[in-house]
Amino acid sequence: MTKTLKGIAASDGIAVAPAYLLVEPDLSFTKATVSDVDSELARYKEAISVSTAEVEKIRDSAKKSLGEDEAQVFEAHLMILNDPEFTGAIENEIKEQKVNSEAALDETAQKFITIFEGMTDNEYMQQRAADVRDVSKRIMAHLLGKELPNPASIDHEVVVVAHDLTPSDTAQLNKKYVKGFVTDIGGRTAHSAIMARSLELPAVVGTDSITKDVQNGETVAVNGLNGDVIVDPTDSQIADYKQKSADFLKQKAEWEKLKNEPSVTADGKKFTIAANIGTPNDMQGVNDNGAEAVGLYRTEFLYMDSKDFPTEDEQFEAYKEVIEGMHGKQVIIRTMDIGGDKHLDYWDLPDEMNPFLGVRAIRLSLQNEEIFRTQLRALLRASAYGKLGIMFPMIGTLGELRKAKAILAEEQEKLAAKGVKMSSDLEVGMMIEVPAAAVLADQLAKEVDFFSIGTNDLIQYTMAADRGNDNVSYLYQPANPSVLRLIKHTIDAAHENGIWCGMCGEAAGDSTMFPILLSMGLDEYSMSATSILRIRSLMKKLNTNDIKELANKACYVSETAEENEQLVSDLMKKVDR
Ligand SMILES: C=C(OP(=O)(O)O)C(=O)O
Ligand SMILES: [Mg+2]
Repeated sequence: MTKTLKGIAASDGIAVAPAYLLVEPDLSFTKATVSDVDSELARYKEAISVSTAEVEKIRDSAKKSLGEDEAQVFEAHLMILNDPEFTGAIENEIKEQKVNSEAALDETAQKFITIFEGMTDNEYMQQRAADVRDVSKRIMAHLLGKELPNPASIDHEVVVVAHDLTPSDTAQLNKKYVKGFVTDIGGRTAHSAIMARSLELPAVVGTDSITKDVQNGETVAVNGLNGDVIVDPTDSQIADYKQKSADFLKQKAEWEKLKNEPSVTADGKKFTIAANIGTPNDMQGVNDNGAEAVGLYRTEFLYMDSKDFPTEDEQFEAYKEVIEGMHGKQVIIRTMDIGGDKHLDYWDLPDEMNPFLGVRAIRLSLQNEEIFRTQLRALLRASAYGKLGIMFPMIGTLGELRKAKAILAEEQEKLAAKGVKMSSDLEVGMMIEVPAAAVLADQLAKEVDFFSIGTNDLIQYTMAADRGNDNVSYLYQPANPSVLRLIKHTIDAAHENGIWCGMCGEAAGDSTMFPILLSMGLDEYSMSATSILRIRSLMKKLNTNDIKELANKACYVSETAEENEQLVSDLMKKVDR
């Protein structure tokens, strides 16, 4: 039956396709004794053999659609399925304890997982615990007659439906077949949403109930522009979505004409519109959309997509590829921002009550200096290949900034002593995403070459509203005067101290925020590549003389975010007339 859901528009575009539910089935079972051991063993062996065939199929399609590296994990799964130590132990359990296969599997898998996880001095073996968990899940699903989702083996057009998508789930999606996605939870700045924008996939997040409202294979229509999702749409609704999609593509074609144009206002003032990227693979989108710089390279994805810490050389190659790909235009690379909602399977960090207020980003780097130093060396070596800016995330105090800079200077000296080639005009900057840093921006500005405002976090910390929690999304207000005052103070402090100020949070590419930021004199706007041409077109329409008063009004006269949204909407009516 047709049903419309309202979510958060997370990535532009329209898609209509059958749903692919990326939802894990309930794998609970009841332990039982068996009288006919032989037929139980036969049932168990059948589950192993269908699981093996399935993993081989997934591996082959992952190799084709995603590449050798992404397919590696399935080789590890096959090794476990073929390992007599593992499969034999389950058989013995069935024979000796006369228990059903489910119980024998669960018991044995737990034993292996405990052993592997206990090998704290051998990270490689520790990671095998995750593989055993995955493989056991698959065998269990077959024993219980349930189906596990396999995103890497999708081979027809679908809209992926999930409770939430982790960055690694998102990385497994093949753009050729995945036409969009819809989730129960998450906000516009959740990492799954950010990935969707870099993949240029229409996405709606935070619908609350999509996984319950749609069946596998049922048609879903996704409007990533306004957050609407229709389950089982009528023919006329499908026609309407197709029309909307055509209109969107037409608008995109108009914007595309600006690809090689500079970013200038109606009165000829020049600013920089840059792109945010997560991996070197995003460079295609950066160049296709005419970015004038890379304003944020989130290096944590390099760590998240690896099975172990990326080596200095692996990092160097990735950074160099991006720097060279920009042909002399600036690239700002941010040191890793692990922690918060970003985890590494191979780095067992203590659980925290409040991960977003815990050991995250620069805090983690400063507590694990060797890992930090490796990254800095890779960055310094890559700096020789173009125009690099190194940026520290989550700086909250002058002390943290000074410590990070001192470590960087030490590595720079050591490399110089070895005669390693490095850039002579490297810039060192920091993100302003902790309210304390925004308040002290006048002091911090004296010690860096640039600021980049991270509104995704600055808003969540200022408003005390989790950026991914739908229940407090009403408080997540980019245009709230409190947030705007912090932004304005930061920009003014930067300019008073002769440094430039950019923004790499999602607000930089938000059409409502943009006129206010332009009025504040923000120098650089870094956003998902797919937003660049829309913002360039908007910039072209605005005259800085006409919006001189907007910043002050938005910060000091308005009392609410809604008033500011109205101010911009009134302004745009005049501009578009
Ligand atoms: C750009 C930002 O960083 P991230 O989204 O990676 O936390 C931000 O906080 O605005
Ligand atoms: Mg941040």
